Amino acid sequence: MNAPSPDGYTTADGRSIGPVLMEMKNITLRFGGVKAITDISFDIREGEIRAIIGPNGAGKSSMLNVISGFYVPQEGEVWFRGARRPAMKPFQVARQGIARTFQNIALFEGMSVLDNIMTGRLTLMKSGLMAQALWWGRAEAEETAHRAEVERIIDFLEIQHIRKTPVGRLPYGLKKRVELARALAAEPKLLLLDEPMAGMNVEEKEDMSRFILDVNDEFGTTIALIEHDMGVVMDLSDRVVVMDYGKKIGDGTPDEVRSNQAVIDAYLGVAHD
Ligand SMILES: Nc1ncnc2c1ncn2[C@@H]1O[C@H](COP(=O)(O)OP(=O)(O)OP(=O)(O)O)[C@@H](O)[C@H]1O
Repeated sequence: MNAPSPDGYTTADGRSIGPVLMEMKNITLRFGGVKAITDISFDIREGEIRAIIGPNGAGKSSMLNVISGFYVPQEGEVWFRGARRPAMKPFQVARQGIARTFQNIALFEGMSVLDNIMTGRLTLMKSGLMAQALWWGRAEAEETAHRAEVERIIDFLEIQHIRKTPVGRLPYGLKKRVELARALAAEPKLLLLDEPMAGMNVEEKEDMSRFILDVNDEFGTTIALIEHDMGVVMDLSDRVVVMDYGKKIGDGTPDEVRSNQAVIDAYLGVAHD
């Protein structure tokens, strides 16, 4: 990898990474007396796969929630696509092109896979029910276009065989893949994955890793993820932020992070599942 410049850098495997897409500047987040995040800064570049790691309670989910607008930090600035982001509701952040998956799967269990993925396109839909009633032709054309995009994602993630199946009947690994599909349906510029491999067996983890890499490669989606499985993180990520007790203790390529003594002490020396 060459050194990051304002325009980007080239990864060891020859991928071109672009300029900064999102920048967190001196973020501090408190819950009453608990400081979940203390003065953390880092950036995410266009086209990157960026990981946030750290022991339990380090503040990783809190950071993801700041990025997605669920939490507004007491101090610091969030910059996205070259502009400072004012305090926003999560749906406004989603409209700006940031989609996410959750640590505990958040799908509609009684609805089919297809309909669950369609809900991912809600932020992109222009015609509401009223428009459908008044101007049926246009609303129908829009619906057809949304369906076509959803079918493309279904093919891409190899879930054609379960498209009509209610999500509640699916095994865990497939539910996680449907959640990824729903997030992708929003055509995000930045995709946030909260422990995408949690609870998966080795084969499911391999599948999910491949899909994450393919999404990054084929859709050009920038990805930020939290993950406990260190092998997975180091294989997947271009750069890694390491948190401990709400502070940033490391930031760099997997190799740089692996050899950082503070990281070894805080995290790598401790067994994690
Ligand atoms: N809604 C909340 N209210 C109060 N304290 C919170 C809240 N959310 C997180 N915290 C506290 O903030 C700190 C960071 O928690 P966070 O969940 O962000 O860590 P994490 O690194 O994601 O942990 P894990 O790996 O266990 O998911 C912890 O001390 C946690 O107890």
